[in-house]
Amino acid sequence: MFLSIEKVTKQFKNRENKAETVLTDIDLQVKEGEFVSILGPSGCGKSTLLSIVAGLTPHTTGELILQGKQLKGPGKERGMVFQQAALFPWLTVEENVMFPLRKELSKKDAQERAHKYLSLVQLSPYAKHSPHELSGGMQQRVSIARALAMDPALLLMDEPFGALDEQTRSRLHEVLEEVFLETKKTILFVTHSIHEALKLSDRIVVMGTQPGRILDVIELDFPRPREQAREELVKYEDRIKGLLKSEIDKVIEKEQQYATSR
Ligand SMILES: Nc1ncnc2c1ncn2[C@@H]1O[C@H](COP(=O)(O)OP(=O)(O)OP(=O)(O)O)[C@@H](O)[C@H]1O
Repeated sequence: MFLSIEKVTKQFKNRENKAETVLTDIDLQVKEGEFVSILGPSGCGKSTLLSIVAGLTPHTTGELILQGKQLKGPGKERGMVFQQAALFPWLTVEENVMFPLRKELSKKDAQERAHKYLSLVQLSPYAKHSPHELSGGMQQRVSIARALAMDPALLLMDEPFGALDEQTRSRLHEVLEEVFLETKKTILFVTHSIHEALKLSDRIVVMGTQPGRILDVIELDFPRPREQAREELVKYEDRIKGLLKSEIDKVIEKEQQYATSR
């Protein structure tokens, strides 16, 4: 298996310094070249899980194996894209993409690689621009190019389009779909949006809360682009909404109990 997440749990210390379980028994197998979305209510541990896979947050128990190797700490086989593009404002677009490559490649090779990925996200004409001259959506495309230019085996994306308006988001879906089909990268993608997950993924991992755990894994065996399968997707949408509704009801109930106990 390309990526194996086995019985992973995570505990954080809460404000009273007591261990609180935020992820329990996370088991997930990801095949090479798969696009897997992680969907769930706020606070169910999506970002924590992605951060554990990235090696940025240590897990408490369990194992993570990528391409046969146990994961411990960060590594260049994993690239990360966050909600905020976080580009260096004093560097050009091209220099931002080249920046992480400069340790390993000559300037000429780094520039060639940067151009290849800027072209893939359709930003070649903006290579010499400053990040502040670009819209939020374009900046996020630069950060995708920067992550891909390192040629990671696994691309991790944490709500990458969460801060963008609906139209820009749609445009970015098209760009990401093209990147996915072109590079055949394995992608683990965290999102709040059912539509986004249905549009982009091969499988959707639906998570529940208190503690964060996997409720269901839904396989979407439809040809891309997904717009053509709109009617079939509605059935999946209803199923996911049903799963999430009972989770959100539980959160509301717990909040009410907490409020009345004070
Ligand atoms: N460093 C930390 N210390 C203590 N608790 C944390 C820490 N990071 C996350 N948590 C807790 O872990 C739980 C899961 O948080 P996480 O951000 O992973 O959820 P999420 O599903 O990504 O939420 P959202 O969709 O709102 O971003 C939350 O209850 C959060 O308060």
